[in-house]
Amino acid sequence: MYFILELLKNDFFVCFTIIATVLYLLLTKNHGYWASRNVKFIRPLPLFGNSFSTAFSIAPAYKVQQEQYNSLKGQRYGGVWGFWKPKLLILDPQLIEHIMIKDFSYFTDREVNSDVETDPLSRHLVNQNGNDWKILRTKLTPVFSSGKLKTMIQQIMECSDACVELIAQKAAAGKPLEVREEMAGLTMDVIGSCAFGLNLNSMNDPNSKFKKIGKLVFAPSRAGKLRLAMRAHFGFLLKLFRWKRMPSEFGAFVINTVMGIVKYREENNFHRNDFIQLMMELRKEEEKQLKNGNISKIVMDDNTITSNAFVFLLAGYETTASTLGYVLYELSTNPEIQEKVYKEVEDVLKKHNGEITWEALNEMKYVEMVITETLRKHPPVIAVARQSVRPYKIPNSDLELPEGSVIVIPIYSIHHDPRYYPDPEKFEPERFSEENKHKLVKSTYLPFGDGPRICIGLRFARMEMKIAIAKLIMKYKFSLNSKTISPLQYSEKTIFLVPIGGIWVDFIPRTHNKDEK
Ligand code: HEM
Repeated sequence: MYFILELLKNDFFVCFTIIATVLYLLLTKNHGYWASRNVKFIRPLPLFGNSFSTAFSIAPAYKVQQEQYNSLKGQRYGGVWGFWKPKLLILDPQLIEHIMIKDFSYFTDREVNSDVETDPLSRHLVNQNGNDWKILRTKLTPVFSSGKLKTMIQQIMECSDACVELIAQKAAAGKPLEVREEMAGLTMDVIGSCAFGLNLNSMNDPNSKFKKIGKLVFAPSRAGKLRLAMRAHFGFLLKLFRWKRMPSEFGAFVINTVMGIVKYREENNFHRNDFIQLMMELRKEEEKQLKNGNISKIVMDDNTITSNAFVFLLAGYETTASTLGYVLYELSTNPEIQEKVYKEVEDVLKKHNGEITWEALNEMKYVEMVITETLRKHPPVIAVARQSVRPYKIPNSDLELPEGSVIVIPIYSIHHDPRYYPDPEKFEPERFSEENKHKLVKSTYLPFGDGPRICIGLRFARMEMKIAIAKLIMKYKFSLNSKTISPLQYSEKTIFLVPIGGIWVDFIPRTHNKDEK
């Protein structure tokens, strides 16, 4: 003690050096992690690992991913650090297939950064892990079955009709429209209707509270992104400071809205074709089983119903809006593809008396290919992660991962790897045609993830997008307005692919489609 006091008195510089050295050693403690396992790695920074430029919005996340992917080329996997936590980036599609599908039992979990105790809206499918996730996923899977989705077509059509009408009013002024914003209005109304049974009319309401909630998560903001990174890597602070995913005011709004809907329906025996109704029916079934002694507790309690309605909103709103925005961008810049889409929709609708039905949607094969290629080129979620629940030996290697290891699948980079998609920047729906499908390499198409934890809403999203495209293309020709920065450049302020300056499209009314509905 005496020695330390003397040192402090006499030699500030020595003290500073000792403290700095101890700090440095602490902050770089993990930096030998991958080298000691013979894994090629991307050199990390003290404390920030390889997260500095994304956390502080210096470079777009997809670009950072591309740099890491390219410098690890030739490897099946490589080491990176999310702040101080070592993570394994997987480049080899066969290994991706192992992790996401074949050896899924080792990788059932996601790295979760919410605390179910302090955050009442966090008990949902995206956050749940282990057996809790399995039980919830099994219960919610039938909610997205073809039978249930079919019953929602009418609601989606009504929202799409309102969108077409609104675009007609706006386009009449001869001005271009920012399509991501327009499509965000549409997808929010669709999710409002199909998840909550509400007529949100957010396309007409710039102050829609639901839209504000969606934007809290997805809109570009440096602070928001830093908060996200902090949440992901300093989870213990969540508990300590009782941090919630969103301001309490919004949380209370979502809880009150959902609980109000549930109470009204229970009291008035009111039914509607939407996700809340389906979850209420699951609860009723559980209550029966509880009475009969077949189960010991209710899974679909108020908290679980609210959290999942909320996650359908978060997961289904921006992803779908963003994809529709990119579809309109690609169709505007590729007029021959646009014409082919128009012809297909026109032909299919003629066969079905102008009605958009489940069967008609299934016949729109080229529209499907266009959506598939859009999601390949512009995946809204650029990476997914898994966490091992027990030790795992990477097949055909000596690498043994301990329990709790985090695996990252770089979706964007795989989708843009010319070995799997030649000329990757070219928009080419034919890659996914019946004749060409067999050339695709397994586990290289991942916009919805893969395996048992694949996006539960993917068929809902595809149906919604097909309806919107069919409705819009029967009314308008799309042309890219010069206000759009093309080729697109992406914002560094968000982890999602958000084009700087937006996507501006001129909507030119078609004049020869009087028979269409
Ligand atoms: C174009 C639209 C969409 C895209 C690109 C997309 C993408 C994704 C991705 C990449 C995942 C992670 C999968 C994994 O880890 O393997 C995911 C999970 C999820 N998505 Fe989507 N999604 C979309 C639309 C939707 C919609 C419309 C809903 C609900 C209505 C939804 C609900 C969910 C849920 C609940 C999960 C978590 C599944 C689980 O962990 O079991 N998504 N999505």
